[in-house]
Amino acid sequence: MLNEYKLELLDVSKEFNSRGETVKALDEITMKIPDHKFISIIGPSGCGKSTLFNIISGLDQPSDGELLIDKEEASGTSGLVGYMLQKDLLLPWRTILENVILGMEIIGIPKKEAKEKAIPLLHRYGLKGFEYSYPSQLSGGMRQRAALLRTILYDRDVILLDEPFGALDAQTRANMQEWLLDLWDDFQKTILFITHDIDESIYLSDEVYIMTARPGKIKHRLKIDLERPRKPNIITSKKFIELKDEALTMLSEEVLKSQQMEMQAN
Ligand SMILES: Nc1ncnc2c1ncn2[C@@H]1O[C@H](COP(=O)(O)OP(=O)(O)OP(=O)(O)O)[C@@H](O)[C@H]1O
Repeated sequence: MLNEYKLELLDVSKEFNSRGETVKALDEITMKIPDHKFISIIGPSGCGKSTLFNIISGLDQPSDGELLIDKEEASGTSGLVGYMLQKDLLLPWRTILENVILGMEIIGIPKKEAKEKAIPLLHRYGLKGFEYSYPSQLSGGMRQRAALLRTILYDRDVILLDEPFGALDAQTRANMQEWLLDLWDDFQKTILFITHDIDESIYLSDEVYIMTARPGKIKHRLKIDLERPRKPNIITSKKFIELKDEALTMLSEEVLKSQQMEMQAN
């Protein structure tokens, strides 16, 4: 029987001990993610989104609860998912091609074979002519594309993207959203995507999880029943605006709480 869920977090909590104080970052997070879905996570600053990704990627361990990938316990096991941070982290001394094949090299694919696999993808995804350039010679959008291709070619079913477009200008960001949806469609991955941008989360996703102020809990799961393929003008549709309104109301309550907490701490 096919697994119902690719990824499950069951009552995952996380506490940090910092300078004698205990900080509860996550509080009983439960998420059940089916295969091949595009899921976004939004929440106020400091609500634990990156902590959640660190736990899913195995870089950190939950204090409590379970993480299952393909129904197998996966807490603390790294290498099971692809993880891309906001900063592209391309190695400046490697060409774009050499950067893109890094994930494949890590999983033991010979360099020549990795390059043969990567070159057509660089062509297809808008990096033709830049294979032998260095990261410093590329625009921010192109570097993010190279970093995303590297993550995809690491060839894990689940990909975590932590605010990959946060630093890009609005037009580049819109182009990158189209590009990412193409990539997701072609490679059939399960994507978890952190963003601070409500429009972006609705435009890209099948579901948007809204988190509370710290300690991060799941406040609401918003199902995005907009048809695919998504067209840019969908953001003016009645349905999109209703979804945005719902997300905005939920999120602004939590942003307010988070700001109040910050003021009390200062
Ligand atoms: N290693 C750590 N030790 C102590 N506290 C930590 C550690 N990592 C995170 N925290 C705390 O846990 C909380 C959640 O942090 P996290 O970075 O996961 O939030 P975030 O939602 O990703 O924030 P942002 O949106 O600003 O990136 C914060 O209060 C943070 O200070």
